[in-house]
Amino acid sequence: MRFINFIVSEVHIQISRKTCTQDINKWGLTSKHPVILFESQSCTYTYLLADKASKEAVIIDPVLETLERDVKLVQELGLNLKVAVNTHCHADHITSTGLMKKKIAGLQSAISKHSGAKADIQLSDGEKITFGKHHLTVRETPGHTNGCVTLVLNDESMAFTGDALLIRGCGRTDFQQGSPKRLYQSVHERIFTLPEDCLLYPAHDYKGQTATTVGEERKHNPRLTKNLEEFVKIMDNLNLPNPKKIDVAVPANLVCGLHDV
Ligand SMILES: N[C@@H](CCC(=O)N[C@@H](CSS)C(=O)NCC(=O)O)C(=O)O
Repeated sequence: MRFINFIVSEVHIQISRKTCTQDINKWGLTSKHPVILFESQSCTYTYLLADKASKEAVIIDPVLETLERDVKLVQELGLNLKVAVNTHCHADHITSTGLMKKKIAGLQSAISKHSGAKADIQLSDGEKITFGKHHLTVRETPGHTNGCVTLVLNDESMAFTGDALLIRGCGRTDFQQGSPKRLYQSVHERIFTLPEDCLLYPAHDYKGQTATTVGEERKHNPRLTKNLEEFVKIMDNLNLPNPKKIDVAVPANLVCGLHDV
């Protein structure tokens, strides 16, 4: 088992991809960091954030395959899950937000108004998603898709970057209105301008890493430390195969995952 240890708000946390729910859940409502959930087929991270006093909560990028696990966890923790947000219209997996709404009364789905997808809340730049005394502020960070957003916690101690910025990487730009130039601008102007020690939580990781910081990525990201011209060349030559589920995932996610499941 591989563990990554780091300190957040004076609490020593151990996170591993295999045991993160068990290890982290006991901290979920008592210290300042998200509950980190992992879906292993698509290597997607789902994040659950809750306000200790009111128990109001927000879930970010939940996946269809892990719907039951996530709903059970919300119920076990006694949370009032208010909003299920997608950081963008995913191409590699189907979101569970549509079906989650059927299982959790009062839950609203949210996605960027530029995504072309249906949801209860069409997010705009600067909009706030409130849970108890906390909120996430929407920062539009297009480039991987037109409708990509980064969600920043009110005190800027953490941000959820979706596929705009991955750990030592970034989202591909070869489909779904992808643009390396826009992505470069988004990351440099809207993510790298956050505080150095702001924790960054991506939507995916393919190497077993869990979180990074603005300072680390500004220094060590092999793509985004390059100049714009070099970055565009790298992105135009990634030659990645299309995600296996792209043909079902994109149409499904345009209706919040409510396709013929
Ligand atoms: N093999 C996976 C898809 C992997 C992939 O393309 N990941 C995307 C994010 S999901 S659209 C990406 O942007 N990757 C960037 C990179 O540098 O790897 C599958 O078949 O689903």
